[in-house]
Amino acid sequence: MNEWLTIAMPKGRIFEEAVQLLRKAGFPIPPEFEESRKLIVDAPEANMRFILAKPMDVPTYVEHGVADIGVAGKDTMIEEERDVYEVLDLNISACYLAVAGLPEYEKSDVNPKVASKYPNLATQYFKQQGEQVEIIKLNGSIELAPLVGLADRIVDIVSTGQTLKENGLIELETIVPITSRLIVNPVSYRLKDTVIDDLVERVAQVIGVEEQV
Ligand SMILES: Nc1ncnc2c1ncn2[C@@H]1O[C@H](COP(=O)(O)OP(=O)(O)OP(=O)(O)O)[C@@H](O)[C@H]1O
Ligand SMILES: O=P(O)(O)OC[C@H]1O[C@H](OP(=O)(O)OP(=O)(O)O)[C@H](O)[C@@H]1O
Repeated sequence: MNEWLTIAMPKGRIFEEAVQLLRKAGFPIPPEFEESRKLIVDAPEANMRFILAKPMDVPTYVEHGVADIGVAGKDTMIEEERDVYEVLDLNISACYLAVAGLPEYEKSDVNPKVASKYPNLATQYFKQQGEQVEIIKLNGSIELAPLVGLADRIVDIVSTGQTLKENGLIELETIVPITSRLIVNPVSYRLKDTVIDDLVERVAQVIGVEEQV
């Protein structure tokens, strides 16, 4: 089995945790691998090429087939709705999405504004809640928006809760728990089914074993 797989993932915590999982699954990925600043890194002995993208772009690379598989946060999958198979919950890079605001926040009927890096997800969520809001798309530092009066509330990732705390914000509603998923391009799955099935099985076994410990 010597077919190469191209794997897209973000370069931060997901890369670190996913590479650990792959190593545990027996794929020989060199020890110094995580230190590189390159955007394309090869692990020839594992027949793997990694392409390192922005988190929100990972499902796009996989949908277009320039990566056979990817590791993407469920947050990006909900936001992007890309045409890819989600084959495994890797249970890494756990966090959750929440609505947050200032402690003195009170729901008002007049055109409430919500800032988020996840405009589609936020729109879906408030629609389900039967609340009409104006979504303001930002690209980062979302917690700033209510502090300066750009928005009344935010929809953002919470992990330790430190960012909310340090900026004097409180969580108002929990939306959904988030973990990273292994995603697959449908055409790659047909053409490289043996090698992809092998990878999925080996990683699933590692996760299974870890869960029992
Ligand atoms: N505290 C957190 N902040 C952001 N993302 C988190 C956090 N905890 C877990 N995640 C998950 O990790 C994903 C981001 O992946 P990662 O941190 O590897 O990307 P990155 O390339 O470092 O991101 P950035 O563009 O923010 O530098 C998110 O989509 C989410 O699913
Ligand atoms: O609950 P915590 O552990 O504090 O983590 C949550 C924070 O981390 C993320 O931001 P990130 O560091 O990715 O920067 P960004 O604001 O530029 O997106 C997220 O958007 C929150 O701001």
